[in-house]
Amino acid sequence: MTEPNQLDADAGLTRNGEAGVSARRVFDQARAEAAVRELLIACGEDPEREGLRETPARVARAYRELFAGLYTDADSVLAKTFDESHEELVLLTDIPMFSFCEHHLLPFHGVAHVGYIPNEAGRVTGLSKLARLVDLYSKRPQVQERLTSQVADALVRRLEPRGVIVVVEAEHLCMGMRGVRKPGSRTTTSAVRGLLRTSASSRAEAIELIRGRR
Ligand SMILES: Nc1nc2c(ncn2[C@@H]2O[C@H](COP(=O)(O)OP(=O)(O)OP(=O)(O)O)[C@@H](O)[C@H]2O)c(=O)[nH]1
Ligand SMILES: [Zn+2]
Repeated sequence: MTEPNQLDADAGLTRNGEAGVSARRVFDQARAEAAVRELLIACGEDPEREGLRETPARVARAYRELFAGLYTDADSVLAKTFDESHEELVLLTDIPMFSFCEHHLLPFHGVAHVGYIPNEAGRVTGLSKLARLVDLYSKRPQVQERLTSQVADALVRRLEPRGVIVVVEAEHLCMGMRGVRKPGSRTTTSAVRGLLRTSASSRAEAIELIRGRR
């Protein structure tokens, strides 16, 4: 069993190298409101006009919710595990996912598929925890590749499974609404660990189940 995620008070890093995530981090509502107000002014808007008067407070509250994953320790989601003597694939598909690209703070959204093969003891976790894990890592400023591997690595740490596969399919609004303007283009990322990486037949089974899910 790996050690639980320990927080490094000085560096704000978790022991497993998860950058910038600290359970001590708190959301500063007043600061967020002031920043939104400044942004409106910088854009040439009048934050005192009626329609915008409550906007800084609303936006700050929205960000608090949208970045909720910054304030939770990932391993706590998987704190509860149980032995079910199930040694074959467990796969949760089409988990809705909403995140923010850290480059433009614009949403990217789509679905995640998360699967693992439990270890010899059959250690599993509640199915909802797989979706909670996706939520936790997506509700942060992110890049899709990191989101995908963070979910996989959290499962490796806490369940010590024989294999893990995480696939994320998402559309990035920073590529649709602006910039290169390619709405509808989708990015697929995968993170595969253990047996699902080394065994072609195990991986093929998982991918077939992910592909043929509809
Ligand atoms: N690899 C990766 N890139 C991303 C992700 N989200 C956004 N990006 C990209 O991050 C890049 C940032 O590029 P920059 O050149 O610094 O920013 P920019 O001038 O706004 O780039 P454009 O979007 O091309 O206009 C863009 O190519 C985005 O498409 C992600 O999750 N993963
Ligand atoms: Zn972006």
